[in-house]
Amino acid sequence: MVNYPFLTSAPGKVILFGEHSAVYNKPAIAAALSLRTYLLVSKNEDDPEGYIRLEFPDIGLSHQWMKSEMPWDLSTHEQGRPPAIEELNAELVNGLTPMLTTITSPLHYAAAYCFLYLFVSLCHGEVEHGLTFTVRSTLPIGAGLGSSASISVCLASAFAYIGGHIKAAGLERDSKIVKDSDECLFIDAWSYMGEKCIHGNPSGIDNAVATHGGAVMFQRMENAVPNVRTSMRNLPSINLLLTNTKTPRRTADLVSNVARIVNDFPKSTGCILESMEAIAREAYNLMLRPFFDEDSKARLMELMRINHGLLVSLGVSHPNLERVKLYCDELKMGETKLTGAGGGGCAITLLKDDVDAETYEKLFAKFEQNGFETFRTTLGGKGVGLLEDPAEALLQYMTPESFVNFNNTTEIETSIGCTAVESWKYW
Ligand SMILES: Nc1ncnc2c1ncn2[C@@H]1O[C@H](COP(=O)(O)OP(=O)(O)O)[C@@H](O)[C@H]1O
Ligand SMILES: C[C@@](O)(CCOP(=O)(O)O)CC(=O)O
Ligand SMILES: [Mg+2]
Repeated sequence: MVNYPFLTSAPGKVILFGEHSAVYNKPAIAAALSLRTYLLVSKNEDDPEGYIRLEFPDIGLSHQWMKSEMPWDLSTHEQGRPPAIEELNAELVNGLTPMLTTITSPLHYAAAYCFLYLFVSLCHGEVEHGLTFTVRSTLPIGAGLGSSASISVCLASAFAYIGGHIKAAGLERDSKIVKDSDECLFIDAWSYMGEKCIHGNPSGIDNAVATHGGAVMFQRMENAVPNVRTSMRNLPSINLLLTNTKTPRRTADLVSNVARIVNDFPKSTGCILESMEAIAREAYNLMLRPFFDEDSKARLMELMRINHGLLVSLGVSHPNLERVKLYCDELKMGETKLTGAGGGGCAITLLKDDVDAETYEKLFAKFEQNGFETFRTTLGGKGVGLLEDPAEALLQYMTPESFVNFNNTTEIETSIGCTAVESWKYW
């Protein structure tokens, strides 16, 4: 029995090594961010027609469909838990197309498509009344920090809960999880389908991190072989600067462009992807050394530089990402690489320990002139969570009327954190 309203939440991620090569079944390393997406599910009062409403103010999307419009008969499962299959269900994809014809912006289309695909697949017959789904994120959208995976995980977990496929989360914030729960595995598998709706061909690393949290080395497998997800506990304390160039781009475009290059130049790009694999494996070994010393850190920095160079060669950098790198290089801050799909979005800089305050000021002044924004965030936090009985203040905060487009994420994070952090539960 689901008690409305409730919230789900999932983190963004930062890929340290191995973006793009992850799509070609190479290992990659990523960690959950403290920046997160929140989904509020509430019943529509006075709604005899049974409308399903979306309020996605981060991307300026407000839309509704009648529940009776949903092509329920096209969702594959008859009874029990619907299995997530390798490919999207083509009949369902076709059946959803007429519901999306009025949505023209690609940003809106991807979000609405992901919503509908997961909703129809997971909530079959379980919704007796109108519902509103409000999403707000403290992550920048389309910036390489996995906002698409975090919204997919929020939606998949909420729908799995409404559809009765998983039970309510029960673990408190600090309890130690020794084994992946069935619920998390189910959410991970279905959020991957959501990522497919948004990206086309995701590796699965982003939704895995958004579901399970923490830090991982991830390797996609094919032909029904389970993906390898090795959790990396006790990450060394590395000082990372996260910089958003605010240059918009879509992961789907970058991933398909890399696919074209890999297809046109199989030999040359094969070597690049293999180098990326070697980098991720060496980085993994370095980060898990019992004593992460100066030498380990120096090597990790060099690996960052090499990894960035290889990504440049695949055509996924951008002049603004190169500017971030140039400013950091000029001031000898450390080593910089793009993170996520690139083409704009964010870069990470692994900072040296001895940089003084004056140098930081110079760097931030340069960034400000270019309109770049830096983030302070922590790595390796919790995965998907559920909040039942949310406090009134939080409900107010989630209403579209109270929406402020965030430039400074601290405000939203604190508001959500201070009202609700005590009662979040995890699967
Ligand atoms: N908070 C959000 N509200 C609505 N849609 C979102 C939100 N976050 C992500 N999305 C969807 O995900 C897309 C961005 O995904 P993507 O291009 O993979 O970038 P990234 O995952 O790096 O942020 C958006 O165009 C939108 O469709
Ligand atoms: C480029 C890629 O490796 C990461 C994409 O991440 P993001 O959507 O840019 O946050 C694609 C993937 O692994 O699915
Ligand atoms: Mg994405």
